[in-house]
Amino acid sequence: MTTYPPAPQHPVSTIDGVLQYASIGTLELETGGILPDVVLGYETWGQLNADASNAVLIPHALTGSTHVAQGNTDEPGWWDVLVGPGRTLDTNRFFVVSINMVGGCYGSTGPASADPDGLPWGSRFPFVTIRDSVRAEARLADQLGIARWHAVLGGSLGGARALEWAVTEPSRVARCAVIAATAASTGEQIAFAQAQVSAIRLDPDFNGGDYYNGRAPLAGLGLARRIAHITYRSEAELQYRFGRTPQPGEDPLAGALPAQRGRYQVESYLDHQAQKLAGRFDANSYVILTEALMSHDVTRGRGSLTDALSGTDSEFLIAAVDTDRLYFPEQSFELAAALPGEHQVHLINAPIGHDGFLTDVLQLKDVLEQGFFA
Ligand SMILES: CC(=O)SCCNC(=O)CCNC(=O)[C@H](O)C(C)(C)COP(=O)(O)OP(=O)(O)OC[C@H]1O[C@@H](n2cnc3c(N)ncnc32)[C@H](O)[C@@H]1OP(=O)(O)O
Ligand SMILES: N[C@@H](CCO)C(=O)O
Repeated sequence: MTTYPPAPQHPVSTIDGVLQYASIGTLELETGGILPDVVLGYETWGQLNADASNAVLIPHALTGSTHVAQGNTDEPGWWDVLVGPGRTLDTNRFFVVSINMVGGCYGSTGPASADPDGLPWGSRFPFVTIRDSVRAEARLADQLGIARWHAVLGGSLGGARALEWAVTEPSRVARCAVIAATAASTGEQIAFAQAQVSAIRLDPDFNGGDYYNGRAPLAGLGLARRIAHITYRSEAELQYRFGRTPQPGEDPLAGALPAQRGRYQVESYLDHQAQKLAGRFDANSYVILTEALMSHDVTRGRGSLTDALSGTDSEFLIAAVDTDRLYFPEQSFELAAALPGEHQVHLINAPIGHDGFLTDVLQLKDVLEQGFFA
């Protein structure tokens, strides 16, 4: 497990697609706590223009990193199809920024980071909300010289972060794209999230969150990913792709004892997804970011949804994946209807389900190129 101790006061600099760090000081949290010496990990692509009017923020989803695009590195990015020289977000024109959410494990201060005494935060890392993360990111925007984003766009947790940016900092967001995300996490979304968090907390290796000197709770994290991944994929995809087919070389009906039993392909696939995430993510960060998403509600303390959105000064783009069974398209229609002015919902036609916002985002190319990035 890689840990990220707070970096010393790093000057802000810009190298395409390379992780950088910025110290933003003490963060006062929405629920009353404080997080001292906060460092944010971030990546940038392109150059900020003279009047700082070309900056675009792309918040990542739950387990995403800041590596949106390959840039000057060997590692492919997760939205390479959209971001780069000559692409929809043309990095010859736009200055693109992605910031690791506070509490995450891709560069920002999180539970694996050292506290002021040099010990991992672990169980003492405070609860953060999406509003806390927006206020932290606004400080980094200040350091980068960005008073107002040309656009903020993201999917899933990234969409919730984008929307919260537009509502919390209305004068700083000119355009906002909310993809496969809701105005508030629903009862069912909270329920799925709670099952994932419980899987981690119930792993004996979790030790209340203080496991950095011992074994990490990889079984719990893997189980959390299995639960989540099922919600990220449609029933039709799992059936078409795997159905009841046994994993090659295994027989699900091999014998009477559980140990003799082989796996179906879909079981092997989920095992693989679990192992892959457990190899790249910190369980405490998974809990912190998941609970931040559970807290997501742009109306908290702001009246009705219409009231909450009435102060936004952004042009909006709302999109949903037509087969999404976690963030249902109807919820995107509700968000669009509550925004000031008329808004249609752009449907991404992807049989895959929720993850279509990552795999099929090019379906937004035309609407983005004719609007936000004309
Ligand atoms: C360091 C970083 O990775 S940064 C973070 C990058 N990730 C993110 O930003 C998070 C968002 N990204 C994602 O969630 C995903 O990468 C997505 C949605 C874009 C694509 O999902 P994937 O899991 O790659 O796609 P898919 O469902 O096709 O699964 C493919 C994997 O399943 C494996 N697989 C397929 N069938 C089986 C099976 N029967 N048994 C075991 N494994 C299987 C494939 O071998 C492949 O493995 P690999 O990813 O190790 O090459
Ligand atoms: N596959 C995405 C889905 C969450 O929106 C992720 O892991 O972040």
